[in-house]
Amino acid sequence: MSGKGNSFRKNIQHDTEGRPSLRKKSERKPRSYAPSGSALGSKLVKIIGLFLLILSVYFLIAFISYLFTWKEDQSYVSAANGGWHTLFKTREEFALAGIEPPVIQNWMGKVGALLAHQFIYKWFGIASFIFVGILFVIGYRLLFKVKILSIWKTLGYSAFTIIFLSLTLGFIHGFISNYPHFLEGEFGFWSNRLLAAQIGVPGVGGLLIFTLLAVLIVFFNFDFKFSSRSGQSATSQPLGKGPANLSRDEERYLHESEYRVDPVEFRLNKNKELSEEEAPATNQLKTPANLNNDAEKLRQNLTIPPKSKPEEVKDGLDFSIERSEEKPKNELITPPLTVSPIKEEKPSTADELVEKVGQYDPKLDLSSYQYPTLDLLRDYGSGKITVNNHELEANKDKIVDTLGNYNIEIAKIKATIGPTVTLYEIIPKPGVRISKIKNLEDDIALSLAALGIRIIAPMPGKGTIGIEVPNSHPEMVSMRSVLATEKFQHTDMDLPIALGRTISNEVYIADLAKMPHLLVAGATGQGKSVGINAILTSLLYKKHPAELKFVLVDPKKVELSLFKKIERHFLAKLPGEEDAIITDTKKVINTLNSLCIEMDARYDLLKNAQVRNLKEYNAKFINRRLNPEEGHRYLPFIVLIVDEFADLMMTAGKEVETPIARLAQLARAVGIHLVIATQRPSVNIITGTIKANFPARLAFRVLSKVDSRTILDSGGADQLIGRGDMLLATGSDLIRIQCAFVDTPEVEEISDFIGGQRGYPSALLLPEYVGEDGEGGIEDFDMRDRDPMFEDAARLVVLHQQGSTSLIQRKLKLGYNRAGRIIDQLEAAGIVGPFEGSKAREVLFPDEYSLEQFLDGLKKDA
Ligand SMILES: Nc1ncnc2c1ncn2[C@@H]1O[C@H](COP(=O)(O)OP(=O)(O)OP(=O)(O)O)[C@@H](O)[C@H]1O
Repeated sequence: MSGKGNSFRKNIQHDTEGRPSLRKKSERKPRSYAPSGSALGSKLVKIIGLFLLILSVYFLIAFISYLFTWKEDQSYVSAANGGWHTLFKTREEFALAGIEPPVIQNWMGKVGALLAHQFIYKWFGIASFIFVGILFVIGYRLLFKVKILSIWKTLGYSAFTIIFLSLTLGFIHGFISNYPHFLEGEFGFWSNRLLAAQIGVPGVGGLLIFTLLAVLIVFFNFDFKFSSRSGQSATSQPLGKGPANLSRDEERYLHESEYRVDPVEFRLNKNKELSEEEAPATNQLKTPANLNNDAEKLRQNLTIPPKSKPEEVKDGLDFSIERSEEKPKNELITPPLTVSPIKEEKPSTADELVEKVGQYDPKLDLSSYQYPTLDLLRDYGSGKITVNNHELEANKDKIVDTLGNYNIEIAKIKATIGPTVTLYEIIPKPGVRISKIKNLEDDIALSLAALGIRIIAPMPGKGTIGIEVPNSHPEMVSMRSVLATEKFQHTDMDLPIALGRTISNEVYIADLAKMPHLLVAGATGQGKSVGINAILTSLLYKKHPAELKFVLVDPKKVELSLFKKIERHFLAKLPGEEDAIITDTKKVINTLNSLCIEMDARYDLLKNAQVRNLKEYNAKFINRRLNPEEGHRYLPFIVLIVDEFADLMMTAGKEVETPIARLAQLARAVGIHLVIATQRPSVNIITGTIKANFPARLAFRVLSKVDSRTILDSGGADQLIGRGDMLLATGSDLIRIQCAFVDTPEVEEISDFIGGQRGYPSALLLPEYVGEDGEGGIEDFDMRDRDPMFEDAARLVVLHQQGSTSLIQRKLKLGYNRAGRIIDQLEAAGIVGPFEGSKAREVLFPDEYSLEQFLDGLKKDA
């Protein structure tokens, strides 16, 4: 079966809210220019097309020749000799008039010379060359039935350009010469004279400039703003402060909907001849330039009868548009209003405190912190989708043909174009078994000669079968284009991660806090590290250092090293560690266990505060309803990122698996989230325990179906095309996303930008953890390295008989981290007992006398 009988239908399937939109068939104006249905008509169209093509070539040569031969042909074509009438004059007549037989130099003879003279000299000057283009475009379209440009657009643009060019050249040339010239033609010359007499020469100049700018505004929405890079303010403003600070590009991204590509629907109708006028127009991609036009057209074409019920819609599209009908005012019955007196409650102590000193501001320590700006990121790709009509139609035909070869008939086919793949959704004719289509995956891939064909049969919740075909020119999705969207800027998610763009070119933003943990897997070189960088970048663009801390584990040692510069802002580490980025397996185990301790401590805090999660806890703390003297503190989110989990599992196995599983099971409510990446998605790495606790999984391309099953519990990841093409499984859903691309230099610039600002004195210190062999714990502590305030703190806790960090913090006016370090040293020295969750530690010295003796002993040792 050939695709000859199939025609496209202009039909934007969904409006911006995803509702199907209506265009009645009857409303479509017949656009066909051939006598429909007649073979003769079709032949005639072809002949006309051929003629126009040849004519365009004739014009071209005649016009070019005119530029060289106009002087020689002047006497022949001039009005004095009769102009066009010279065509019909005989030699005798010329002789009688005393004129020598005309000598024609134009390469296209008498007619060529006369035509060129008419168009170029008499009319529009060299702008007349545009006529050649018009003839060519129309001729080509009629002959080959291939649309180069829309005819009406071509005519419109050309008419304007011809007149404008002729006038402008005439205007300029008017300063040099007082006679018409072939540059502008007589039209350009005399029009200028006429206009100059009315509004003066400066007036004509102004009019021309105005016309040019007006046209730029109408067609290109030109907005006369200078690039944001030249302006200081735009670059130094933090993200998230509203669109006013954004450059033109960024504003463009803000209107994310402009980039969404609506599906293209193909209509399968074997009996109908392919309507050429209709076909290409329907297939137009929704690039930013034509989207507005289309939306406008749609609005004009969408006429909905005021009270139409769904069954009244004649073309059978089964949807209804809900309208909220306002009731006439006089039907409203206004019940009498009784206002109960407002009870005045006495403000609680917390309210009084808030009234007096305001809410607690966790960002106060770094109040001058500037969020990274968008200009640190680069723009890759054009931001436009470049699947052309031929590719779309050819793929459609191949799919239809292949299925046709197996006697599978299709009722409808629709294409949705994404940055890297196009989704063809087909509805088979009744009676076709879905498994039959699924089995043809390889055959369709073969016929399309493309890697990475994925068949989704059936599409969940859609009642169609999806065939994803990679685009021949995939579009790179830059991180900048994703972060600049309104969707990201105004998101109210707790931990928004901008992953990239979906198949319908929509920006996909997930909330890590809700996921609540993410498993990332994919073969080497398929974009995993870029993905992790994208996650980190999104969070860095949205969060203040007070709100978020990262624990970075990088056994490969090089992948996350760029983030070292933000240690004092965003990283957390074990006390006493030099590097915040953990590369050693032993230290990873300590860190994971330390995170477990932090988790337990946070749960205790939550329990004492009688709240259920971190958000409620922090809200209570901000409103000063929790007393810092009781150990309460503002709790930042902690995101643990492990770049190569396989390596850890190989070297430490259960020692790593157990704390990870514990964290994954419990840490969600206390704001600890895990992102774990691996390039070896085998079952001994992604074990059952791990899998069970990571409902959100991100798969880049893997090499086998088995690997795909290990990650996603289904195939699909083996059919991706790499370079950031990924599948995100969130429980039941499987979404194909093109990962946003952020390059290493960009990450470096972001780290420099943040690292260059004032930070905290050190990274956030996680609780101490004593390993089984004591390594890395407080027993390692050397008494000679004790804090200068150690003795004062010891006296304080013994005096109060209360081993609490907040006591030391308050009385000695120290920061939380330092007080925490001192209490650990006191524990190591045997002055206080071990950590007991939210309770204060036990003090092991009953009075100051025994303590002084002990301290003297310490001094002597040192
Ligand atoms: N989202 C993307 N868009 C375009 N190209 C990408 C994208 N992600 C990755 N690539 C390309 O793929 C290359 C490899 O990516 P990346 O380094 O992230 O792979 P990887 O899976 O981390 O590999 P490895 O496991 O060996 O570190 C990049 O250098 C880049 O050229």
